[in-house]
This record gives sequence, structure tokens and C-alpha cells, in this order.
Amino acid sequence: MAPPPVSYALYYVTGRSLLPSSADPEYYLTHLEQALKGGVTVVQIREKDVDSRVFLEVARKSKILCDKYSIPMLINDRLDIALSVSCGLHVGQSDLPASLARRLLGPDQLLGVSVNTEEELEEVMREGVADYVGIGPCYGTRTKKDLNPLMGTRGVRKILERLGDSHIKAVVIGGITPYTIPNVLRQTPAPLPTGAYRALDGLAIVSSIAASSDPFSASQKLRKLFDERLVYPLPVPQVLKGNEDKAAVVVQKAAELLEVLRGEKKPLIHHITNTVVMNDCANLTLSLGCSPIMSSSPEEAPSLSKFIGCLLLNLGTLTKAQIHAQEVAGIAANEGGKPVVFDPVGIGATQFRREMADGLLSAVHMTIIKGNAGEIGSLSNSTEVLSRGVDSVGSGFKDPVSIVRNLARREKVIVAMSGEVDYISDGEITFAVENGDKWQGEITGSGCMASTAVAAFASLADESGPLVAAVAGLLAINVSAELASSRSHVHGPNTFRSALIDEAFHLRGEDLRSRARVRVC
Ligand SMILES: Nc1ncnc2c1ncn2[C@@H]1O[C@H](COP(=O)(O)OP(=O)(O)O)[C@@H](O)[C@H]1O
Ligand SMILES: Cc1ncsc1CCOP(=O)(O)O
Repeated sequence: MAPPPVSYALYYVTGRSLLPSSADPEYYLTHLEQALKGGVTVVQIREKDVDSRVFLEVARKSKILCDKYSIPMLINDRLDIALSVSCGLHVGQSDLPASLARRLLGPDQLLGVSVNTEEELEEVMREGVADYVGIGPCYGTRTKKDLNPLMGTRGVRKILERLGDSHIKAVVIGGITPYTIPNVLRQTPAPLPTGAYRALDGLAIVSSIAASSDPFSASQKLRKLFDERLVYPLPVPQVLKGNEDKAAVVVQKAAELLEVLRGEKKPLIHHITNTVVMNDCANLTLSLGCSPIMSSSPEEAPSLSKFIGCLLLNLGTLTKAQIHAQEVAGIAANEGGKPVVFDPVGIGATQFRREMADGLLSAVHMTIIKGNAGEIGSLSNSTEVLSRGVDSVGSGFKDPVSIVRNLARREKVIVAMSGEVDYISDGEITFAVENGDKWQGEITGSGCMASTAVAAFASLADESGPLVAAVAGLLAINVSAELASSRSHVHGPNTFRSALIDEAFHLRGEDLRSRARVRVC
């Protein structure tokens, strides 16, 4: 009978030197047994700088335990030990070549290979002898010397994309802890041309189990995080599930959300934004029925995150200190389940902005990314639409719907791309909002204010989901702009700018219903 398929969900790499107490030699085995009981599904025995005798002894005893729980075991690097105890082998790039290891190991034992680059993965796929790859290091870790370059979640995603629908399984390693796992699981699944996603098969954990004094609970918690992960593509949001016209549903919902904002709730919108638009955005926040707090202090971000309705991160006048604050605030918002809106202002303009945005996107899971065509193009690695400073130049994308849909699928966020027509997508459904006024292109900060409006509605995302919130925010600012430009006293950018905030203040659900030009693409 064929052996049951291996679950890679919780792949524990042992490290005896990390154990919280190593005085009692039996402690290692008790610790391992607790981890197995807690939900570990594969064990790799990793012993560095020990005598072969000691390694062999540890491997033998570990194998007896793993067999007791029917959990597959592998040895790191040492084929001789793996052969001696009849178990699998994991090799790194500087260890025995996988093809030789497979020949000596035989066809039935598990064989895994570490990969850090696409070239290394190509080699594994060409050889076709490995059961799985260990992708990493994803983040920094103190448990391994001579680390390869950190890949971040986006580097891991590139490997998964290349792996495609191959039968080779994949686990991620390097800094995988309960704190980093939610982002890793959200950001790494790679969209494939078929519409399916290639996701990780498991998490490879060292210190979060080895250094724990309660390995049973630690493993249980890690396993739960993996088992309860979101599987992509996500189902259609509840409000858009029915057979009704989705554009009509989203407009009706936007009108209802605006009425909620007019109520007592007054959600707090935490902005870490640029100094050019700060005042306009704070006033717009108030006009839409929310409370603004403009704070760039990392020190207070975690406490603020408990009270906010939404966090808005804007790169307009970024500095390293501000990016640090955005990272701290973003992580706190993620942990507290608060929505995060990201406006990558001017990201196409300089390498510095791209690098800062890349780091931020690896550390923080954004709920909505809102940018102009140049900014969304830059994040999509497209050169079809370019930026001049913070502005987008040219006439837009030939196929804007594919641009927003593909970026949304890749990043697992809502993407909202502003312009004469705004396009908003969750990767499955895409809306176009045709409202707005040409005066918006004549003032600085109209994109930032659009993001503020999106953040205001995103604070109610629990009610109808972030896709509807993003459409509602853009619809609200654009209808306000149309009403502002039709005012008799508006005759230039400055009168338009103040009229825009006035109109946002007076805007009602009925204005959205009667003026909306929203369609499904
Ligand atoms: N010519 C236009 N017609 C209608 N709406 C516009 C026009 N230009 C910009 N907008 C609106 O202005 C807001 C900001 O968009 P955009 O100008 O793309 O941002 P940015 O200021 O970041 O470049 C969006 O809500 C968009 O819909
Ligand atoms: C001019 C300028 N410089 C840095 S931020 C900023 C405002 C950007 O405004 P928007 O992108 O919303 O037009």
C-alpha cells in the first residue's frame, strides 16, 4: 500500500541549542514529543557542530518518537545519518547535489532542497528528484549563520509563481513566527495564468517551537494559523453575491454607508501622510463625518491602533523616519484587524520610493492600495504609464481593467486606480467610477484626498467589505467634486478646493444615488 501523502503544514526544524533548558538530555525528547502532540507534521533534525556519534544518537531517538506519532522525519545535510536511521534527507545548496542524494537514498525516502533564487529552483525542477523545496530565508533570523539574501514575501511569491502547478511541494523558512505568519500566508500565494493560485504547502519553523518552554501550545497555535489561512481566490463578498445588478448594489451600499458616517459613530482615521495635503485631508475627514488624527510618531501608533477605524499610509513626503512609523503603525493595525489604506504617492519617481514601498508592502498587509495610473503602473512593473514626480503622465493604460485586476490578485488587496475614470478591483470583480471633474486634476492633493475618502468608508469595511468601501470613497469624492465645480463662485483651483470640502460636508446618500456613473467592467 502506498504511504499516506505527507502534510507539510507544520514543518519543525529542530535546534537543540535553542531549547529553553538543556541541562537534562532527556529534555530534548520530551520537548520534541510535546511538539509532535501539538500538531507538527514533519520533523527535520538539524545538528550543527556536533560529533557524528552524538548526531546519530539524537537521530535514532528522534526517529523512534516520530514513528510513534507516524510523523515523517528527515535529517539535515548528513546522508550517512539519514541512511543509518532510514529516514529522509534535506540538502542545502552547498551540500550533496540532490540527484546524487536521491540515487543513494533510494526512491522511497523524502528528499528536500533549500532554494533562495529562481535559478536554484529551475535546477531543482530540471532534476526532478526532490519532493519539496524549502524557500528562504523569508525574514531575518538569529538561528542560522551565513544567511542568503532575505527574500521577503514577494521573493517567496516569485518562487511559487515559477513552481506553478508542479507536484513539488513548498515550505517557507526564515523568521516564520506567529507575528509574521498572517502576512506570509496572505502575500505569498502566486496567481497563475489559469486563475488558480500556487500557495505554500507549509511553514518551516525553528525558534518559535524550539525556544518555547511550552512546545505543545506553540505548535498548536502555529498549526491553527496555517490551517485557518485564507484560500485564494476568495469568495465573492456577501453583498455582491446575488443576481442583482452589481453596480446598482454598490451604489446603494455606498449611499447607506455615507448615512452611517453621518451618524454618531465618527470613526477615527489615522493619517501618516505628506505635509503638502495634511490640512486638506484632515478637513475632508471631518466633512465626511469622521475624526482625523495626523500623527507620525511610532511611539503612539500601537496605542492609537486600538481606537482607530482605519489607518492611511501616504508616501508623499516620505523620510526614513516616517516609513518606520508607517511600518510600526501598519503592523499594529494588522494585528488589531484594522483596515489599512496605502497611497504610494510618486512611487514611480525614484528608486528610494520604490525600495521604501517594497519594504512596507512586505511588512504590512494593506487592505486597499489607491494610486494614480503612474503609481499603479509602477507597482505593477509596467512602463506603459509613467510618472512625473507625484503626477501621472500620458493618456492611461490600453487595458486598465487587467492592470488593476492583476495587481489585486498578486497583492491580495483591493486596488483602486484614479484618473478621469477610476477602476477598482478585488482581483475578481472590477468596477469603473466615471464621476469626477477636471478641476480635480488642477489642484495638488486631489489623489490624497481621494485616499482619505476611501479610508473614511474603509472604516466601515466590516459592514460591506473593502471593495464596496473603496468604490464608495471614490464615488463620494468625485460626486462632491462635480457639485463643487457647478457652484457659481468656483472660478479657479483655490475656490474649487474649498468648495470640494464644503460639498463633501453636505453630501448625502441621495446625491450618490442620483449622480452615480458606476459600471461593472
Ligand atoms: N479629468 C478628470 N475627470 C474626472 N475626475 C478626475 C479627473 N482627474 C482626476 N479625477 C479624480 O481626481 C481624483 C484624483 O485622481 P488623480 O488625479 O488620478 O490622482 P493624483 O492627484 O494622485 O494624480 C480621483 O478621485 C479621480 O477620479
Ligand atoms: C506635490 C506633492 N509633493 C509631495 S506630496 C504632494 C501632493 C501629492 O498630491 P496628489 O498625488 O494627491 O495630487
